[in-house]
Amino acid sequence: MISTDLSTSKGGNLGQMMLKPIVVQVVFDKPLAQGFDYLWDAEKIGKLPEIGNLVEVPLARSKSVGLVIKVSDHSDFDIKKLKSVNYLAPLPALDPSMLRLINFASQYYVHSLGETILPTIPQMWKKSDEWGQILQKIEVAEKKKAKNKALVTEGLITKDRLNPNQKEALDALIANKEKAGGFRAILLQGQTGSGKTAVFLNWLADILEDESAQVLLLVPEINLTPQLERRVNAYFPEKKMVVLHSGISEKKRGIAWYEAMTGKAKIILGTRLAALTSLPYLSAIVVDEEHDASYKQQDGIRYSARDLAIWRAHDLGIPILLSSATPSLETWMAAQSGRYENIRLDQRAQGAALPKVHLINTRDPQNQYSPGDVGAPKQKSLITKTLALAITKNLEAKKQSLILINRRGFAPVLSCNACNWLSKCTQCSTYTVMHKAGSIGNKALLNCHHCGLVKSIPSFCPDCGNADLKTLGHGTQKLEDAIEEMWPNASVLRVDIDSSRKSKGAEALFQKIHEGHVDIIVGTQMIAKGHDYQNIGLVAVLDADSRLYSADFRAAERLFAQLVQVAGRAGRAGTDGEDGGAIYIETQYPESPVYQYLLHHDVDGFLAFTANEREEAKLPPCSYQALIHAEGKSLEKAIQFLNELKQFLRARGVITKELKIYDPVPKPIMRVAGSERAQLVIESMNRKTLQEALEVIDQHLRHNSQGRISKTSRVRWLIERDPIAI
Ligand SMILES: Nc1ncnc2c1ncn2[C@@H]1O[C@H](COP(=O)(O)OP(=O)(O)OP(=O)(O)O)[C@@H](O)[C@H]1O
Ligand SMILES: [Zn+2]
Repeated sequence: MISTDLSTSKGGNLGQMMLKPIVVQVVFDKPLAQGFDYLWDAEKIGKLPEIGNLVEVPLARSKSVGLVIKVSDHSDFDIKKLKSVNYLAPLPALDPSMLRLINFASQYYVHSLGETILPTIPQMWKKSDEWGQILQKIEVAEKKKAKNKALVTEGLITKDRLNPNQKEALDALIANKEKAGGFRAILLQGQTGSGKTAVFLNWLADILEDESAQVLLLVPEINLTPQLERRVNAYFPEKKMVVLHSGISEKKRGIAWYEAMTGKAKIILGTRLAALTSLPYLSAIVVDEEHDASYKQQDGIRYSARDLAIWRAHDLGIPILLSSATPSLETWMAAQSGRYENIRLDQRAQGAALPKVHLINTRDPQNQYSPGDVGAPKQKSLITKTLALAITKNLEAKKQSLILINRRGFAPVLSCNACNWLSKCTQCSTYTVMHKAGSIGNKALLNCHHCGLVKSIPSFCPDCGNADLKTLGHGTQKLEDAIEEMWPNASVLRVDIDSSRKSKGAEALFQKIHEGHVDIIVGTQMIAKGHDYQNIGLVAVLDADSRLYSADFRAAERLFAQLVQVAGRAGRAGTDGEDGGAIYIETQYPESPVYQYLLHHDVDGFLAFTANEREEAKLPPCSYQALIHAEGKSLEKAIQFLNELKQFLRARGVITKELKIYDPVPKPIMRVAGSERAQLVIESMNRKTLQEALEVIDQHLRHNSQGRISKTSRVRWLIERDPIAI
């Protein structure tokens, strides 16, 4: 807990305070249950300490930057032996509401306070040797930036240009303000391209009329920030906006964070990491594409930025708007039950129809090429005849086609025709993926997407010496080749991490698409989300089935959302009644519920169906889960570690009717980079029961570990709350 024993942590009487020692407790980015105490020499530092100050202190034989979480006049340790704080960062203390947030996050996600907050502070502020000149440097950079600000009007749709649906939504948002006051959670649910962005930007305009107000606008991916950034700039040319995500330079991020936490920046646009920024005048939050899995941090403290944002809004008594065409089941159920307001936009902004859905049954010979067909590809291709004809028609109509395949590289595995050798990764329980020359290195290579291992392609089978090696399966590069061969006159662009690394980032690739220089786009999920394309007539999904059946109970929910989202990239600019483009899905299982609900654009139907399933199976969001991850030299050790934990919990009486603990199992990808991994699922219908169990587990494991590595078995462990993949 963050606390202070002084009547006030701020502005106390310096003279009076000097009579007693001043002790501060400081936390670091380490899995320590507690912080360390230091003496505060107010005369030397020139200020009294405040909770939320960033300081440099001696730690072990070195020095470290940490956060003050307690100010007091005594210590449980011998005061004479305490070391002193070296320096205070030239920053205001973090806002008290921010401290409440990290306090909550630290308890909820069972991580130390230091581990929760310090990773969110930009490196620039953790290098104390730069503190001396940091503010001058920022001033210079700010002046330079202010000069370069160009006026843009992209995507600006003012209040009076909103269509009647949007107006109604905006009116509801603004009118309910008086009614609800304080905290409100609102789901803005609307078809893809229905103009949700325009609605929430106009809503923020209302909030930003208060000069000091700050608003936080969260987006799931870096790739989505440039387009939204331009739109926000168009709406609020006078307001200072900062962008916070991991893709900007450390210096830029350091300055942006400073402007946000000092209240100078009024609009904070960022990815999940921005959700943990101190914002003293925070007045409203928007979570765009709230269903997106990217809001969940996947290493260290595995928090959900969306969930923390909701907690924060509640704590501050401010509104939070969750926007999506495909809400997560959690959010949708909360809106259905009336816990959240539900505001809907059920028509596309300019009146275009929704894209027509075509399910191509790949088992039906009519959809496939027969030998001798005109235009049949030379190599076996993923593109069916039915899809090829549709693409040709779309090209003729001068529209762009978007083809999604969720696998980068040329082919997911290389194999030997004679002995069935497969290109396994030596460090992981996966295969190395074949990449074409020019994608990772100059030569064609084998690359493991889990550990990064890179190997040259053998000329002969390493097992039997046979020279006849062939690729199995398809990745974006193979598909790109096939398309170039089938439509030699079309300009084809591949969009995946590899191609964006080679160009000037993904933004340059998206720019090419927007400028209309591309006819066919082949890409991974990177192309599926939130982009506002203007001329896509056709979307095709080639490997949807691979995600249809999975051990993970959320697989169908994720696939459905992705299909609706990618379909929604088509036909966006169409006006009244105009055709809204089409989506073609190649599948062997056209009858499966995911596809059937999609066929009718029935998002609510699909969610109701899924909610039913989860209720029957008592799975989240109808129950709560946590995972204990374990990884070690061998799978046996990891499993044994988890089994011992389970036995301990049983002996302690933690396992009750209220709390279910499954048996430890290997992870879906069991071995990564030489470590073998297992997991234990813990489940309860009751959040509090789960919380208490996790605290017992954390205490027990910590007691027997150094950091998060077990002293006896050397197994590394981690607790994850609300996992999104099992
Ligand atoms: N009132 C309007 N008049 C004309 N065009 C509009 C209007 N509102 C939105 N648009 C345009 O319609 C397109 C879709 O709008 P927007 O991006 O706001 O939709 P969205 O619902 O946020 O989309 P998605 O969820 O699919 O990302 C944009 O190009 C936008 O400029
Ligand atoms: Zn590997």
